Amino acid sequence: DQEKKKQAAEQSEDMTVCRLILTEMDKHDDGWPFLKPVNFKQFPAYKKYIRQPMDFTTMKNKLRDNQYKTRGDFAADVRLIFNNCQTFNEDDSEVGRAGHNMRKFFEVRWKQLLLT
Ligand SMILES: Cc1ncccc1N[C@@H]1CCC[C@@H]1S(C)(=O)=O
Repeated sequence: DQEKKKQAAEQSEDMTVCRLILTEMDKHDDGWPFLKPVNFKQFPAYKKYIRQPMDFTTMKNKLRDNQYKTRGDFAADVRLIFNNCQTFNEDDSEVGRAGHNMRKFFEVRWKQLLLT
């Protein structure tokens, strides 16, 4: 019915915003540590300490497969990436700093896009 159609339209608009911000993070100068899943061969301790790995490519696939039902689900995975980064990397390290920069970029952009 009418209400369902409206909700479906809003839902797909939400996912457009998610796709947009993910593309921007993918292209961001500081996004390089997060483009692909962490390499367990290179970082063997990672899968022991990080229960729920996440990265931009995995998120792109989840968006494509319609696995995010709300904007909130999407934002939770983004924050998971940067929380994992803080757990595993020193603040004063290349990857640690990139994580802080990317988190800031995301939170500012996320607010802007929610307001439009
Ligand atoms: C995000 C992260 N968090 C903890 C350890 C390592 C990494 N990223 C590495 C550094 C650059 C790319 C590799 S990667 C993603 O190829 O493993």
